[in-house]
Amino acid sequence: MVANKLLTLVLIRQCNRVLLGYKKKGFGVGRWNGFGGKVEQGETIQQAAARELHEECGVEAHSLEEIGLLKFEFVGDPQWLEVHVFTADTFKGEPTESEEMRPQWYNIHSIPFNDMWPDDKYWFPIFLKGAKFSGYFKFEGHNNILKTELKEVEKLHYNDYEHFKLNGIV
Ligand SMILES: COc1nc(N)nc2c1ncn2[C@H]1C[C@H](O)[C@@H](COP(=O)(O)OP(=O)(O)OP(=O)(O)O)O1
Repeated sequence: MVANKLLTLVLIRQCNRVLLGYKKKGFGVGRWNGFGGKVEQGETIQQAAARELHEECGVEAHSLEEIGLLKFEFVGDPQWLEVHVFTADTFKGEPTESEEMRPQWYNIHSIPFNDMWPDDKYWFPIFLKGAKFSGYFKFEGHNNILKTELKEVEKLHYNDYEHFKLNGIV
C-alpha cells in the first residue's frame, strides 16, 4: 500500500471575497486555486499550510482553521492525494505575485469554477457557508471526475475514507 501524499490548501475569506491564486506552473497549472503544497518532513500540516501560503502569495495568516479533508484518486496512480483545507479571515501583508501563483480577490458570487479544478464546484458551497466537509473524488485525467463522495461534517475525522471503503464507495 502506498502512503497518501499530504498536501495543504488555504483559502483566505473576508466577507464577500475569497483570495485565489492563478497557478503559473506545476500541478494544476492554468487553474485558480487556494494556496498550498506538500507537507515537508518535520513540519505539522498546519505549519506547512502557513509556510506555503507565505511562499506563494507573501501573506501570513493570523489563525488557520482546518475546514476540509479531501482525498483524490487518479486512475492509474496508486498514490492518493490527501489535501487538508484551511481557512483564515485575517492576515498580515499584501497579497503579492510569486513564481508559482498570481493572487486575485474574487467575489463569492463570481468564483471562476470553469477555470478551477472540477471538484471545487462541489465543496466550495460548503466552505462558503462556513461549514466543514470531507470528500473523495476519483479522477480520470485532470478534467474528468468518475466518482464523488462528499459530506458536510461537524468535525473532521482523518479516517473518513475507512467509512467510504466500508460503504463500498472506493
Ligand atoms: C485534484 O483536485 C484538486 N483540487 C483542488 N482544489 N486542489 C488540489 C487538487 N489536487 C491538488 N490540489 C492542491 C493541493 C496543493 O495546494 C496544490 C498542489 O501543490 P503542489 O504540487 O504545487 O505542491 P508544491 O509543494 O508547491 O510543489 P512543488 O514543490 O513541486 O512546487 O494543489
